[in-house]
Amino acid sequence: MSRLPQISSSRPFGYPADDAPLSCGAHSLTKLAKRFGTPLYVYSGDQMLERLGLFQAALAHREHLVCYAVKANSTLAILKLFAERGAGFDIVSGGELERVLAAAPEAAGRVVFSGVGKTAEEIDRALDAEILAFNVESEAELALLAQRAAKRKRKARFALRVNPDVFAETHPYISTGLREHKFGIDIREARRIYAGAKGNRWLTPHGVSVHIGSQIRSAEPFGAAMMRVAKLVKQLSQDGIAIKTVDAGGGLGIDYHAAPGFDPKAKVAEYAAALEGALKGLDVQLLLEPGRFLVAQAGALVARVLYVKRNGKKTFVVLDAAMNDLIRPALYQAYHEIVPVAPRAGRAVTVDVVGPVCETGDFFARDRKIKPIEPGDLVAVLDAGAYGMAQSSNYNSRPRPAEVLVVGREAKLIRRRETLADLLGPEMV
Ligand SMILES: Cc1ncc(COP(=O)(O)O)c(C=O)c1O
Ligand SMILES: N[C@@H](CCCC[NH3+])C(=O)O
Repeated sequence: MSRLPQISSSRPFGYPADDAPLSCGAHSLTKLAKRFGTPLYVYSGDQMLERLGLFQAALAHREHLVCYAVKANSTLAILKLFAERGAGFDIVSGGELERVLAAAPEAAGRVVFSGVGKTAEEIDRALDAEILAFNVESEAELALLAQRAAKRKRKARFALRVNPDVFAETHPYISTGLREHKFGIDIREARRIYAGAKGNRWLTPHGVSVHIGSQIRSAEPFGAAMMRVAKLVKQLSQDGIAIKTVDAGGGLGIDYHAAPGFDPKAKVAEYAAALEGALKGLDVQLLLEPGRFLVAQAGALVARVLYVKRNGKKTFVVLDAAMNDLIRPALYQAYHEIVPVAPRAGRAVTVDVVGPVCETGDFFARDRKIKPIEPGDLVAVLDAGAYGMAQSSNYNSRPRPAEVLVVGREAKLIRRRETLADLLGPEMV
């Protein structure tokens, strides 16, 4: 690696030599784009496993289970990759359960089921699959769970997802741990609800769970929430309810700006220490539900430049990818670094990088300084592995991109590009 060795130490994309194109492991993105077309999601499976390993190593001395949050990126091959390394899964729908069962049926017993709107059908399917636990988010849901469990004659292990009323600095759309949010059960009500469930032969109080939000950069609010959970676990023990697991949820954030000091290993260590500090003296298994931290930086969205046009004082770089492929900039004004796959010499230019969708909000970057760029060039939108493909849509009747997974020397197509036939398939005239 010489000129632009690695774009940052925490990203698996780099330029292996002068004049060599951006690569993921041994694979040049120019070649992958030629082989599979654009827009194209490219992921480093190696980095995903490395990230999972960071959590597993930081907690090696205590009983734990890392339950990957499927919603971050639910492509089957990625689920299989994690399952093979012993991960469990955090799911929020019957669809996500089906994905886990299709990719790694042996992992069913390592699944926790979160979500404020579980239906009777979804609960039945999860009971039949004998998942590890239901993270229950309301009293009404607990009543439904008891009813379905009795009907199917299967005991249901449950954790109340408590709302700890802890503020976490993040985008307001992805903060979840305040009383004003729809998530979880007020922690002050939890003791009463566990006591009420105690006598029900179909309900087994198994754990306590919490999730305070996403893209949280500081370990402090995770520790504060876990302190409140630990206090509850002790109170429940006094009430004769022995809690076996505490689930810290997900939410650990990454650095989308990739400042040189960002050290994923140190971040995970700091996070684990904050949780451990709160759990001192408690004999419980610790569950984690990381999503973004495992997959975001492992992924890039590779797109081709269709046009470069000027309107007034502005220059627009129009890509063949759009907000339907990666909605984060449009939805959260999220920052994603954008780099040319084969950089050209010359002075940087200030441009808006946009897609072909008919929305002014269809942009990847605004007033961004980037290397000179011309129609036909390839660019990579970085840190797109989490909530990219998972939040994609067919808006403007655009087929979704293909996905490629790089593991070791192999680059494998894990989802083919959608076709126009896929788009029209479910409809009738
Ligand atoms: C219950 C639950 N667990 C885990 C996650 C994963 O969050 P993240 O991708 O920020 O780690 C989420 C999403 O915020 C969630 O709602
Ligand atoms: N979709 C959000 C994260 C949501 C977390 C889900 N509870 C993002 O792209 O940042």
